[in-house]
Amino acid sequence: MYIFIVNPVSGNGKGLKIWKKVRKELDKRQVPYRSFFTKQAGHGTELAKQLAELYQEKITAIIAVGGDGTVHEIINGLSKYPRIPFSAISAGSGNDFARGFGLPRRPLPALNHILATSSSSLARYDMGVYHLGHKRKGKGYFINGIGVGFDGEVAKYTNQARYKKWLNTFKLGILAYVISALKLLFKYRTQEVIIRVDGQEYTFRDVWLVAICNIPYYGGGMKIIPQARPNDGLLNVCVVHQLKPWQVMLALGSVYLGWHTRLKAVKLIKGEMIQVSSEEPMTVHADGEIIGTSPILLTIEKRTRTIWR
Ligand SMILES: Nc1ncnc2c1ncn2[C@@H]1O[C@H](COP(=O)(O)OP(=O)(O)OP(=O)(O)O)[C@@H](O)[C@H]1O
Repeated sequence: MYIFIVNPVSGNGKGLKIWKKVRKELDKRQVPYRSFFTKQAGHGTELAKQLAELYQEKITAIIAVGGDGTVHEIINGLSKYPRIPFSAISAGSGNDFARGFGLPRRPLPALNHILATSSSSLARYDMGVYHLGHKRKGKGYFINGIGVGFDGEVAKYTNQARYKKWLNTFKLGILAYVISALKLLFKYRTQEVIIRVDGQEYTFRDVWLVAICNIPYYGGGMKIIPQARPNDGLLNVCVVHQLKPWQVMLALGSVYLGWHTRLKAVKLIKGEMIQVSSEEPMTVHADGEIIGTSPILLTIEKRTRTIWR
């Protein structure tokens, strides 16, 4: 049995519209499935956990119908059930999960792909683990990536912005992140950041952002770490520092092509255990969802999450 967890409000209501199309196709093909709607923020995690406990072996796959936030919540709910296959039908504004895992981004091709996939094409991928705060109490998982600093602020601002909804209506949701970035560019205060990667300490001055990624993309198609692979057992770190706001603005465009990595101001590091700290706490997002502020410790669970792709 396939289980669909639908976020009806993702992509400003795109979730519901896409689900109706998907449901029609499932009924037409007489595919056995059950579907559940998320009722508020955080509900995706609860639903996934309860459904996994209840149905366990009977589940062919749990499929998110939503954006990266919905994927993030479900992945967290399934953290104790890594063998239950997971996939997604994109209905958000960013949809980086589909990009990073090579899934079709249009709903019916994505559904066809899922229904045509046999269990032999199931594969195991790395899961990122985060611990927030000095006491490392706030634990959670991420599948795409973590953003600390400027892009944490951008995610926070975008998730609250009215123009995100408006742009989603015109299928221009990814523009929302660019608009927020431009709005915050001249207000953001950079600071010194200490990053420890597998015991080695690096100090960076005037840091804009630290991205720690499992896949190349974030922020709706920005190729922030082109060489990130979700099954290499490593976390990829990208530090952007010592740039003037106008230089960040120029660099922003090049991130979609991954060309920013050629800049001296961009430092890439790989490792299994990453710590990020600074004097002033920095806003942190995980898969685009705001999870709190730094300091943050990140580790990796190698090839544990089964993805149906
Ligand atoms: N019924 C609901 N009412 C309000 N919010 C909800 C509901 N169900 C889920 N949510 C919240 O909706 C938020 C947005 O979901 P999601 O990220 O999937 O869509 P998006 O923001 O449009 O896409 P993306 O993250 O790809 O930009 C999530 O933070 C989730 O917690």
